[in-house]
Amino acid sequence: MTHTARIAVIGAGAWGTALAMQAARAGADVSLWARNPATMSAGRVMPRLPGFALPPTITVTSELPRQADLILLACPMQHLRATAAMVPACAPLIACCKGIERETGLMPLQVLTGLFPHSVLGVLSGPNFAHEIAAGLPAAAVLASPDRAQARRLADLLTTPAFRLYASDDPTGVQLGGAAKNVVAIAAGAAMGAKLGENARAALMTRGIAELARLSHALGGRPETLSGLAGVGDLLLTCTGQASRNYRLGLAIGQGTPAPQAAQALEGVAEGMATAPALYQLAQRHDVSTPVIATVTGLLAGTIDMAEASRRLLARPVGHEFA
Ligand SMILES: NC(=O)c1ccc[n+]([C@@H]2O[C@H](COP(=O)([O-])OP(=O)(O)OC[C@H]3O[C@@H](n4cnc5c(N)ncnc54)[C@H](O)[C@@H]3O)[C@@H](O)[C@H]2O)c1
Ligand SMILES: O=P(O)(O)OC[C@H](O)CO
Repeated sequence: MTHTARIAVIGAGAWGTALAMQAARAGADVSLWARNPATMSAGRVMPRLPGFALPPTITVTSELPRQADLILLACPMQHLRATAAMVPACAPLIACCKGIERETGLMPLQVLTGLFPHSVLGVLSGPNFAHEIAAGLPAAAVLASPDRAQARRLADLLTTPAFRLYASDDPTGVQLGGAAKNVVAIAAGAAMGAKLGENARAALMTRGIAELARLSHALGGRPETLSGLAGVGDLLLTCTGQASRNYRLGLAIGQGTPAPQAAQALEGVAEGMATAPALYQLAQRHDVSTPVIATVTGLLAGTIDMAEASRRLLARPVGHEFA
């Protein structure tokens, strides 16, 4: 008899809820930990996923898992440390958030490694809007862990024909891709909001990828990861998909709304807001030039406006493309 995998999802935001639905589709026994489980019951529309009812196969709970085969941490990046610290080390843990911890400059796996030095750990990332995963539409993502065989084994627990979860042993490249794409999406949205044109957006996306490549190289990520789902794949989706909260944040800033008000008006978290300054500091520590990330950091902090942002980027010397 084959064992039914027990998957615990921690965090009932849009992504945690969608991942719980995907895990149930993959045949797992799924529990979804919510900070406020009273708002979620079978058949009822889910708070962070309007238009979707909670399937009866998912158990919503306020009890943290004591036994599981896999734990998916799907809270926002800035709450990963506090959320993970509550979870018993009873199973492999996968961080499903995208970003850099503001106070420490650490990536999700580094945060988890500090808390769970003896556990199997990984990250999940890729071009995935939660509402599309919830609807069962075709998509692909990457599960990365330092151990390639573990990555494949854990990815198999969530894979279905419509959700193709590739394995990777380059968590650094995967995490930098997920963090940087949100910052570049703010730049892309701002360019569109300020009516700078599609050419400007394409240029920002491409130069954003160049920044990501330099940073990843400095931190030991592999170049091919950046051309994969968690790199270019997610950057394309987030810089062009109107559903992206980071893109919409940038759009509002480009239209003249100050960043704090624009962020407050959003439904849900825009990870680029806290990650931009953290990524910029990380780049500075490694002596990596990241003008797009620096400009977004200035826009978000309110130290420059859209006109100055545009002026600064356009005033940069034009050298060799891959210098
Ligand atoms: N929504 C998506 O399409 C999507 C897709 C892939 C990855 N992600 C990533 O998943 C992560 C979570 O995003 P989301 O879209 O599910 O969030 P969300 O915007 O839907 O909701 C935010 C969640 O954070 C929780 N929260 C608020 N304060 C908290 C605290 N102090 N401690 C712990 N949790 C707290 C809220 O209860 C809520 O569940 C982010 O890193 C995001 O980049 C999101
Ligand atoms: O809505 P965003 O900008 O947080 O993007 C959601 C996902 O990360 C897209 O892959």
